[in-house]
Amino acid sequence: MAFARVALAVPLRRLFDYKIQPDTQPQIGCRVLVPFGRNKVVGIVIDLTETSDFDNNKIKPIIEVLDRQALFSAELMKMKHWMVNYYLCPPGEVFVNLLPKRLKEGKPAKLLAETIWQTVEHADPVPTKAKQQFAMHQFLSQNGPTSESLLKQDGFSKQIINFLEKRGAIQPAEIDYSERKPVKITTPEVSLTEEQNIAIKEFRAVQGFATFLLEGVTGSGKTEVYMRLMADVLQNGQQVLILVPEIGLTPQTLQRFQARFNCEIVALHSELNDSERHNAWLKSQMGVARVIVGTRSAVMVPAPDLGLIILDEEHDASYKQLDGLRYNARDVAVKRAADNKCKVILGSATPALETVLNAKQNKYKHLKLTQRATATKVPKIEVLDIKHQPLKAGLCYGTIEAIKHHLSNNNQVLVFLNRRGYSPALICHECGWVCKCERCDNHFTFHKALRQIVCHHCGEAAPPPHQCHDCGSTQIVDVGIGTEQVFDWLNETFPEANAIRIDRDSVRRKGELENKLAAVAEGKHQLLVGTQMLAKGHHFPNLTLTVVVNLDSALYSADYRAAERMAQLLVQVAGRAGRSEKAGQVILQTHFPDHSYIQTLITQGYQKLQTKLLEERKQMMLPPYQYWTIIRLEAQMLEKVQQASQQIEHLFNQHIVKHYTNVELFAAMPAPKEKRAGRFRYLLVFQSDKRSMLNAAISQLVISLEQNQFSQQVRWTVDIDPQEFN
Ligand SMILES: Nc1ncnc2c1ncn2[C@@H]1O[C@H](COP(=O)(O)OP(=O)(O)OP(=O)(O)O)[C@@H](O)[C@H]1O
Ligand SMILES: [Zn+2]
Repeated sequence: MAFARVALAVPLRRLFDYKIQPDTQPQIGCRVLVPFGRNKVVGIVIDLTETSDFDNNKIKPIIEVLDRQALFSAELMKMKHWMVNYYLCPPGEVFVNLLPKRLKEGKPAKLLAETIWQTVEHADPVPTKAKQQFAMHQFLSQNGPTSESLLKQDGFSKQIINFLEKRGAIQPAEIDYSERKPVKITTPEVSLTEEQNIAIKEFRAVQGFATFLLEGVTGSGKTEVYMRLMADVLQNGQQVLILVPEIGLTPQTLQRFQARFNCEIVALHSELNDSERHNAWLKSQMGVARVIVGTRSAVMVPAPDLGLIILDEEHDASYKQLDGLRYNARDVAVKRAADNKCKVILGSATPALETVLNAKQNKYKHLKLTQRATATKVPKIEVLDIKHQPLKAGLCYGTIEAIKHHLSNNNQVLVFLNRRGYSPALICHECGWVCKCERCDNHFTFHKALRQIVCHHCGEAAPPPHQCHDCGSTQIVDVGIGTEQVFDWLNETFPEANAIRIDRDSVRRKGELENKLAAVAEGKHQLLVGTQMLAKGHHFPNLTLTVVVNLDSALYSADYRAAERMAQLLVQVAGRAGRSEKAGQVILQTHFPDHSYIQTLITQGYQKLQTKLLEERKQMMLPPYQYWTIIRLEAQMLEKVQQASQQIEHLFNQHIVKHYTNVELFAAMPAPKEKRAGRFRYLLVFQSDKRSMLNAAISQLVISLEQNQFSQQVRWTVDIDPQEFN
């Protein structure tokens, strides 16, 4: 072979040819070091050819072949090609950018030395009084040698490790990864419910590739189902990949897997440092790790013996990447399972409409858990009409009384509000001037404790104004409610409840969230105020009341997905209440108690609302009945985006649409948030009921756009299957 075609981490939708040096044999899927401009860069060999379309004399040689063996299997290479073609992205995004940093820098694909801890036999017992040390020691004696990195992700700090070592209770261990030990599986404590049994049977009855939607109400024991199915695959000598929306939020999930499966487990997520990620990625790639728990991008981690993919909370918005490579990990997971001829489970209490439609059309097999696994029932949502009611920090009398009641019974209360800060706007009491971020044309949010106003779109922050910018009045007042305000009021009113606030402002430092959640679990706080962060995955046995302060804006949003999102969020937060013996209560405050979405959800449940929303989408010809692609335009000057939008419209109508009659330009318009961070934004929405047609048409369009002269001043991006209408 004379030439290698190489993917490089550059924003160009093409590959680059390099000469292969004599006596070197790069393989497809290997890293190579090549000259690019004045630099040397690391790329991945995509193809080997005898000929090149470029002037052969100008083609430079490969400097060095970095890997003897391919980093990616043939199946994974195939899937990556699919991603490049489907998401119409530069190949480097998929082939190079997803590598751990050290591999991207060309360092050897070898495991780095790491510290592994094990208990010391016959050591003095760790006193139970040293709670955390005791817990970690117990954890280690149950689970066997565990890497320091994983221990930290389980919520044990370096300090605890140091204490235990000083005490002589733990010591470093060595693990020989070349030896593949069979996975030891702890016998489960619970016996399955009938519904769990049926789901498992149906799953096992299918051979080869299949996609399953496991729709189970909150607390129905989906995780238990996952673990039983994982056991099958692990015993069979295969690897399992489990994707979750966030790992930091729920260290207990990781601990549950470790407690059940005694084998090498790795976690892959954004909070790892470079060497931790390097090792976790390589352990998966080498087949050392048998269970890989990860967030979005882990969907593409190499795993030679992959036997099952599980994607938990499949409706979660975090599976879709919103910049750079705009892929949806859920769709990639299904594709990957198909290529790999294995099964994939999408689990959720509130599945996304597109997944539900796939299940209705029998593309996915639908497994259902309609009851909680424990004796408790999913609490009913009570609607409180707050029209004309006096509110204290956004809370009405009925809500406050309920909070009092639950607190006096020594239970925990969760107050949920999807808005950070003290209040979402500052205005002038005299003339109505609104304090706005000029770069975004968006209200500044007032953060009282920080003494700042912050734009939640671009992050711009400033001290709050003393005077109105229009009339000079000093009467600046805040309007609307954020978590900080609710928290302040509750804290003053119920001081003995030791309220805690959990949102992105209050948990900034690493480990802070884990500590706060642990304190809640230990019962140190009776009142929790927070955002999305508190909505999912947590299991607080003493929590009996959930209050949803306000979700009204979702009922009248420009984004057609807002109602679906609202319902999902509501069901998830509601599901936090009454998870143990004690019955739960959920209060939803609203100005629109009779709104048909709310009524359907409350009286007939999420599934009925799903059906209703699906019917609406069908009538209005919206996704998931249509496929969408959005091309977003952005420029410093409004005229530039407008011109570009017209040009693209013209290009599409004149040259492209005739070949793809099923594809239409649905809208070309300013984005609902037209200005962001000083740039004007436009959207072009294309749609079709044929996915492949839409893809082919947009692919044509993208080729033309790449050659277009406006691309210097106007930034454009392609978003296939967008999740946000913005
Ligand atoms: N068959 C069973 N019998 C008794 N308890 C069970 C059973 N299955 C699961 N549980 C328990 O029920 C609780 C909820 O289970 P799990 O966390 O698996 O539910 P889930 O469906 O994943 O919940 P969510 O979606 O709300 O996070 C856990 O404490 C779990 O141990
Ligand atoms: Zn801004």
